[in-house]
Amino acid sequence: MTFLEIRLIDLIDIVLVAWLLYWLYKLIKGTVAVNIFIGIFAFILFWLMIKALNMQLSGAILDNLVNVGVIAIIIVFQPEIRRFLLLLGSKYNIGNRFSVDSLFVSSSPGMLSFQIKPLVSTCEELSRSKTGALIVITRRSELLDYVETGELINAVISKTLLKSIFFKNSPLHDGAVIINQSKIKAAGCILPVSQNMDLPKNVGLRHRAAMGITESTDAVSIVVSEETGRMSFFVGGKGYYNLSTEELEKKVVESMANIK
Ligand SMILES: Nc1ncnc2c1ncn2[C@@H]1O[C@H](COP(=O)(O)OP(=O)(O)OP(=O)(O)O)[C@@H](O)[C@H]1O
Repeated sequence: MTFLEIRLIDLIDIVLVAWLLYWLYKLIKGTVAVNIFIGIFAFILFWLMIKALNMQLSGAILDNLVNVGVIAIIIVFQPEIRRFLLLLGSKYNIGNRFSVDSLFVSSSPGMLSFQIKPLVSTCEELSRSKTGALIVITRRSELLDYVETGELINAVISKTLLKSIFFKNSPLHDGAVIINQSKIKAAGCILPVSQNMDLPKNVGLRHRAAMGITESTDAVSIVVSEETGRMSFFVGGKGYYNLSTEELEKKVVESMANIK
C-alpha cells in the first residue's frame, strides 16, 4: 500500500513543522495573537480535510482564501514576525562575533561576576529608598538599536553612578540603563513594551518595558518598583517578582552563566 509509505524526508518534514509551530506558539503565548493562531490552525486543518476529500467547489473557494490569507497573515502577525526575526538575529549574532571591534575590545558578553554584587546591592539600596529603576543587561546581542535611543555613557559600573542616574530629579532617570560588556553603556533608553496579558494587573509600563526587551532579544532586565520598592527580574519573556537581594543575585549570576 503506497498510502502508508513514509520516507525519512517525511519524518524530517514533520519534525521541522512541529518545531516551527512550537516556536511560533512560544513567541505569541500570552498575547492576543494566540487566538488568531488557533483560528488559522483550525482553518488549515479544515482546508486539508476538504482537499483530502476532493470536494471541488469548497476546495476552490478555500484555495482562493488561502492565497489572500498569506498576505493577511503577514499584516496581522507583523509584530510577531518582527519579534521572531529579531530573536533569531540576536541569538545567532554573527555580526558581533566577527566584528573588527572584537579583536581589540574584551568581547566577553554579559557581566563579569565581580560586578554583579555591586549592581545587586545598588538595586537593594534603590529598593529601600523606593527609587524606581530599570536596568537591562545584554548578553550576546549588544542592543545597539536601543542604546541609540538614550544618552551614551560608556562608564565602568559604579554604585554612585547608578544611583545618580536613577535619582528622581536626574534628567536621565526616565527610561532604562543598558549594561553591555560590564559597562554602563547608556541611560534613558526606550524599550519595547510587552503586550503579554499574563503580567500582574498592578504593574505598569516600567515592568512591561522590562519584559518587552527580554521577549525580543536575549537580554535580561531588572526592575525596582518606585511604588513598592520590590525588585523583579526578567528573562526570555518571563518575570520573577518580589525577589529578595539573594534571589536577585542568583538570577543574574545564573543568566550570565547561561549565555549561549
Ligand atoms: N518603553 C519604555 N522604555 C523604558 N522605560 C520606560 C518605558 N515605559 C515606561 N518606562 C519607565 O517607567 C516609568 C513609568 O513607570 P510606571 O509607573 O508606569 O510603571 P510600573 O511598572 O508601575 O513601575 P513602578 O512600580 O515603578 O511604578 C517611566 O517614568 C519610565 O521611566
